[in-house]
Amino acid sequence: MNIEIDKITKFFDCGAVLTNISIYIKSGEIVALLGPSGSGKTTLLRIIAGLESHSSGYLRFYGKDVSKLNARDRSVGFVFQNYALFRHMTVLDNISFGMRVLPRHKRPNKQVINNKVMQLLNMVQLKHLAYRYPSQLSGGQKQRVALARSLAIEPKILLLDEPFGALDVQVRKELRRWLRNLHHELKFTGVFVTHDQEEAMEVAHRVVIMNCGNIEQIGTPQDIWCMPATRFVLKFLSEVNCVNGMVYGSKVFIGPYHWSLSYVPDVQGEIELFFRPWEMEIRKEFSICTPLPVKIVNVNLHGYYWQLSVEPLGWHCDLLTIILGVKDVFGVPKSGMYCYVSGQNARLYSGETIL
Ligand SMILES: Nc1ncnc2c1ncn2[C@@H]1O[C@H](COP(=O)(O)OP(=O)(O)OP(=O)(O)O)[C@@H](O)[C@H]1O
Repeated sequence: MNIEIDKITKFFDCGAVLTNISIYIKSGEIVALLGPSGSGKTTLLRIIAGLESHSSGYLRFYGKDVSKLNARDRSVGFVFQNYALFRHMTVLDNISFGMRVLPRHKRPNKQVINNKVMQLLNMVQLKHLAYRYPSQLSGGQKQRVALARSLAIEPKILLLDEPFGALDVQVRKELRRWLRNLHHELKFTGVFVTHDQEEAMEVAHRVVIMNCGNIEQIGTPQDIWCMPATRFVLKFLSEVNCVNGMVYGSKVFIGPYHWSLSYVPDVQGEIELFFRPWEMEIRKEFSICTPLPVKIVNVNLHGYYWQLSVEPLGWHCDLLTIILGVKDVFGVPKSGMYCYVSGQNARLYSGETIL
């Protein structure tokens, strides 16, 4: 089932929380809504589910306008962060609940319900816990029951709101892989909300980056990571060092230091340069590739990589963070060492425009 979100805007009393949102989600695709708190992810998910109405725009499933359909009639499964299981029901009863409360003419008979529940219990690997109550399960087990319950009604669309948010890192990682495998088997269309970019990148075919009720970028995980469309996306995805500079012709100047680009940017004059910490090079000697003098002020070993804080010498910026593999660096870096860092891999921005 494909989903067409077409110029959707949503106003609450406080004003617009979604502005002109358009996303086309292909049948069988998993899309992650990723963004900071308050960016409108959950509101958009609730609109797709039919739990919230939109103020303007269109929402179509398979080309059919579903704006007026209530949540029950949209063939949508919903999984929340807090499991929302019925505490007084066993795992088995929780999973079968959706089928048992269908209107009589749609309700499968008992045998069909039992078979379906067994199949789902197998799928979520919880057959041995069928007669337990939610309070007797771990967080990861509860979330798998919640997923099985939402899949029991065979939704064409599965919506997940921070489904693994309350779980510890290891369990989250396992469930992500498990969800991808489950999707491989069932091929539902999935939309999930997350704060966690690693989760979005690992689970989703495409990621929608949201900010203040707007879309900053839609793309595959690789697009988003390698070609962040805006400064916001770049900063949201990872720590990044920022340096002010100037561009004249094909030359970039930072204080008294400069290097040449292989092209002449359209915009000239003041620019900002962004460096991801692991994209910076550091050497003991000056070279055209590493022209910026720095002093190492802090060194931390994190297992297989070094994290260095360096202070600019004779040019201006805040402390820079540099991450280097233990094998990439000259001997053991020490506080107080003088070095030179690279300017070659920077992303250049003028305002919001990438040069
Ligand atoms: N029922 C409501 N009434 C008024 N304002 C609301 C309502 N629900 C959400 N909002 C506001 O809409 C904005 C978007 O909220 P939403 O929950 O969609 O963001 P989010 O990106 O999912 O945030 P989080 O990651 O913290 O869950 C917020 O400013 C929020 O305060």
